[in-house]
Amino acid sequence: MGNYVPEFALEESQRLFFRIGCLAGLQRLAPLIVWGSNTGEHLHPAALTDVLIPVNITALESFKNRVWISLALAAAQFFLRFVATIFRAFMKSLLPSVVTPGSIFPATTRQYTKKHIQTMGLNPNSTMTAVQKLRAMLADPDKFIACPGVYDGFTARIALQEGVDCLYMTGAGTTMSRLGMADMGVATLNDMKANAEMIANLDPSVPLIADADTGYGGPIIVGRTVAQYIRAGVAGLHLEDQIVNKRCGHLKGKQLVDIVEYASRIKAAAMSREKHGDIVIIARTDALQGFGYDEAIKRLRAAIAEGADACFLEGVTTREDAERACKELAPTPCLFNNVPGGVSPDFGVEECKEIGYKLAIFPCLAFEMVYPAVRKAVQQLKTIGNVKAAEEGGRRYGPKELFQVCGLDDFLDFDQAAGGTTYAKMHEK
Ligand SMILES: C[C@](O)(C(=O)O)[C@H](CC(=O)O)C(=O)O
Repeated sequence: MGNYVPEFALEESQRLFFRIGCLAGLQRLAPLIVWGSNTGEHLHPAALTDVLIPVNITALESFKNRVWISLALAAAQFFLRFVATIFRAFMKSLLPSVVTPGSIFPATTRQYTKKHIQTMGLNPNSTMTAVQKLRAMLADPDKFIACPGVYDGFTARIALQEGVDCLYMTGAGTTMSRLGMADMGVATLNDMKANAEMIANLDPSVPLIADADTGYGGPIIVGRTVAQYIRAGVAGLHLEDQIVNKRCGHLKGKQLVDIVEYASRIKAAAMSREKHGDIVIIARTDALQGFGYDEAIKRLRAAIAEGADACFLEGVTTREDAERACKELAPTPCLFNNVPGGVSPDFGVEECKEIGYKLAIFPCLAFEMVYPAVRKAVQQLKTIGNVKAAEEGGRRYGPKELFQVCGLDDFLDFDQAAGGTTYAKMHEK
């Protein structure tokens, strides 16, 4: 006689139901009965067939009722678990999986809520890539895309944490921060691509438009630039018609390649896009300064004909020219470049919308703010021997708070979930 049932796991009353159940030929149901009382997970149906236990016949009277009650309880539990699973799946579906696979810590600073996605004018159930999102925003008649200029991981993280729709990687800021040099065509493809790749992959669900200057050479190099930007996860790039010894578009004396060479740059970019995957090509012309409005528009039209998706009339000096260009180039979307202290008026988002622009970049946003703050801090150190708060009210920022901008909490969670113990103490409040 083999009794393989772990009776020690059962209470007296459960043991009774279980024995009766077996004798009544309900072996298959017995686990359910006991499971209904939350202890049956220890049992296996196979074990039940071997049970031979004396029966207390008087208990048989209430047996049927108890069985049905237990079954009803079990069914209710099943049902509740089922509902909970559906609910969990539904809640999860509100957070679209727009993150590119392969990133270890994607979307570390925030997760999209359905509302956020809707304010971006996108389908909340979508699994769009960054470039698809940028295209969707460009195609949405109600959408204006305002892109804060960032130049490194920290400034990008700050903007991401604020929940922006799109980032802009400034070439001027990249050249100054990575090389410590002025925006004079010093940064190479490798410098620009490395910075863009790092920024684009901090949160691959947020599109990044990156400066690609002149494309860094002839058609072959331009094609390579576009391929590398695509592989880096960049959603959009702008290419201009300055000669390779270029300068910031708001400085004097710019020299340009001719329209045929410019058109071939854009063509090379479009051919590379065809081959390597999608990217939004923004055609920039610097012709306004030296050649006038008509030549600039002619160049932008040539670029559209070669496959450009959007136009960027650099160094626009009047609202009239801006309005005219947006109208004449429609339906191709136009970009405004907000450079305070440069040659263009300081159009904000509302004015850009009135003019007819579809998107605006604010390349100087971060470096213009960092500059006086850091200079002041260094001066304080030199004069008073210490650094005072940058903010009114004396607010200081400790390392932990700053690291949290850069994914500290996600790192700790990840480490803990993977069984790491090195950082356990950092979880303590
Ligand atoms: C947009 C730009 O290409 C940049 O590098 O961000 C610059 C901006 C700047 O130098 O401030 C440009 O307009 O040429």
